[in-house]
Amino acid sequence: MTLHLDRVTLTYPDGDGRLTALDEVSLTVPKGTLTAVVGPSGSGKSSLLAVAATLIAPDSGRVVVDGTDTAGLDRAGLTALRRHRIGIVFQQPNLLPALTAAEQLQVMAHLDGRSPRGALPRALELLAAVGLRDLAGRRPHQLSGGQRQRVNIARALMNDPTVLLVDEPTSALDHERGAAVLDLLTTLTHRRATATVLVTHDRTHLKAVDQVAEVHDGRLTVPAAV
Ligand SMILES: Nc1ncnc2c1ncn2[C@@H]1O[C@H](COP(=O)(O)OP(=O)(O)OP(=O)(O)O)[C@@H](O)[C@H]1O
Repeated sequence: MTLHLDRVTLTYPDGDGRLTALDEVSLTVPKGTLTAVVGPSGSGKSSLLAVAATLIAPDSGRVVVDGTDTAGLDRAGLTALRRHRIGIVFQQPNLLPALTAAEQLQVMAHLDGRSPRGALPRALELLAAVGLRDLAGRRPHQLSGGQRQRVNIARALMNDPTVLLVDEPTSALDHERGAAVLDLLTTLTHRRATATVLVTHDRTHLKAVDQVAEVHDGRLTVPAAV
């Protein structure tokens, strides 16, 4: 099992009390499979992603990434885990305006203390994998919304993560482009053997995913195969 949440509970301060955002949530995402997490606004989807990304520690329960129980890691250990094992695709691409598509990816190597020049072949290979090899020299303003989202996905794969966490990747795209991005995520998940979690409001593209988990009021219903 590559990503495992075991009875994870997360609360936030709420006036004098606490609001339970995740209530004993358990979820297993095996390598090479894609799980969609669906649910209404405010149900806890982003909280689930943040806990899986180790950006927020749960009040109780375990988050296990690639066999490592994250509770046992200090701050440096968590940073290393996030950098090497976890790829995160945020809803907004957050690309740096001055950099080309290839450079957006090379920055990831630079942040990891490696040479950006040495990382160029991998950056180009990943841009090819998302169908953008010919646009590697373009800056964000020269790309469409769907193309920027593809750069975002390629960037998340730069350090070869075992867990890929994706937040609402299709929300800014029309139906056709949304379907194409979901197809791409499915292909990359299978080819690169990532354990992928995709948070989405949009149930129209769910046919291709391996499991669908539903969240309501912080509770996750047992995933059903589709
Ligand atoms: N930092 C915070 N402090 C307090 N309450 C929060 C915080 N973040 C989220 N919440 C609350 O926790 C609950 C779950 O929020 P979460 O963002 O995980 O839902 P969501 O399913 O991702 O919603 P959406 O689909 O609208 O993005 C909501 O009731 C929300 O108001």
